[in-house]
Amino acid sequence: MSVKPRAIHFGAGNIGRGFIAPLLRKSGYHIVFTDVDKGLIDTINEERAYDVHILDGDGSMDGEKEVLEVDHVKGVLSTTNDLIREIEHPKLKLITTAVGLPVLDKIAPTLAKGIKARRAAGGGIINIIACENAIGATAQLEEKVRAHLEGGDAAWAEQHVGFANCSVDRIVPPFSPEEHDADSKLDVGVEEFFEWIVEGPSLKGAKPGALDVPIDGLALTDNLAAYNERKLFTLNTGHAITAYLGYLRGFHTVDQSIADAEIADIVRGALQAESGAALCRKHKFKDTEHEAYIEKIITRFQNAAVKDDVVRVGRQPLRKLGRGDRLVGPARMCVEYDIPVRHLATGIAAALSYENEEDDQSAEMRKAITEKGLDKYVVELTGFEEGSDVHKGILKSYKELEGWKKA
Ligand SMILES: NC(=O)c1ccc[n+]([C@@H]2O[C@H](COP(=O)([O-])OP(=O)(O)OC[C@H]3O[C@@H](n4cnc5c(N)ncnc54)[C@H](O)[C@@H]3O)[C@@H](O)[C@H]2O)c1
Ligand SMILES: O=P(O)(O)OC[C@@H](O)[C@@H](O)[C@H](O)[C@H](O)CO
Repeated sequence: MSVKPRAIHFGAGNIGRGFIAPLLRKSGYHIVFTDVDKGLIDTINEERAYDVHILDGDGSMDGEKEVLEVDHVKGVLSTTNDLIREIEHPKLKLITTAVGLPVLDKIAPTLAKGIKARRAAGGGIINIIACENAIGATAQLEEKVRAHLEGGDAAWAEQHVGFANCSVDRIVPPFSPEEHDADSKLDVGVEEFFEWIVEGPSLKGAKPGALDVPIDGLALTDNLAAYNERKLFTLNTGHAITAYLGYLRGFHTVDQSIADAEIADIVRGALQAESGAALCRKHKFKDTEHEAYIEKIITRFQNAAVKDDVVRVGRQPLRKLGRGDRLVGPARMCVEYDIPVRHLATGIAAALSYENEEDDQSAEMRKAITEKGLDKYVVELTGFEEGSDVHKGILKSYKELEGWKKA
């Protein structure tokens, strides 16, 4: 008898449609997208399939190497009881999310309601994996879900719901169907590269530490912390620095920004001698392998077919300036190992210089700098003491970058 497993994916956006769903579909899962966007859900239910365009610039089709179909998809609005019925479904095996870190708060009560309903319906084991750019995103979601469960429901969830952290890596920019002569507005453009690494020991199922229906392209590890930090403090660190410096120079895309020799030098400096050195010390990555990992990432930034907007990559600067996130996180790790952080300080200063009225966090940050003063605000955000080398480095770079704005 065929298994026909089902998966629910929260967030039918770029990474959901362009990365998670194609891998799940290829491995035989039926995908139920859930989203707050009614228009998007209606379109999914009308079309039931879409194409993923692999943008790697060396193919015959205008920057496209290949087009892959994702079929048998459906959608349910995340605000309706249809979603709870989907969570109850006996064939449901997996729930994934890619909604943005701050949205985990909003979906947690719904997940808890779904878990209670699943228990009441006599349902079996499911696993939940939050595919967000953060260290321990699923653990954060688990805590929020558990806050809505008590008594027998909490005990049932303990036995039947696996919460596994992951590291998720594929550049999926906003896609223009018109530019690519695409059939559907559900179509999505992605780079060819992908990496999805999941914390095996947290998964529940017939075989402990594995998914009952394995996903082709998903790697399991019992050392997720190392891969999570490697990805966030390399790819996302470099991406953010490239985007913020590029924005200051007036570039629109990541490939344009990284083509600027001065920006590329700062990014390499931050990734090689700083975050890279700290990551190799902490996680014992081999220097040569880590060097190759960095160079591959720079090549990915150079992919002109992806046309990734610096405004997307720079979105929500205050989240990106969080103490455990891609800029301050590696700088703090460097300080622990006595590694100087000149280039990371420039990256932090570039994020602080980000001035985009359409980004609420940029506006909030600009207001805070004016009201509190940069010195104090840097201490508040980063935790680096006033007058420390890093603090001084950030202030010095911030002043220097004012020249970039005028240029
Ligand atoms: N795009 C990438 O290159 C990439 C790569 C790796 C990881 N990520 C991470 O994936 C997450 C999503 O990023 P994205 O680029 O796909 O964003 P996106 O904006 O394209 O997609 C997010 C989707 O979530 C939906 N959503 C918002 N609130 C919701 C709610 N309460 N319930 C259900 N759906 C809701 C939105 O309507 C949207 O469709 C982020 O955490 C991001 O850091 C993105
Ligand atoms: O999604 P964010 O806002 O955390 O970060 C923006 C980009 O750096 C990010 O989406 C990358 O494209 C992605 O992490 C690649 O794997």
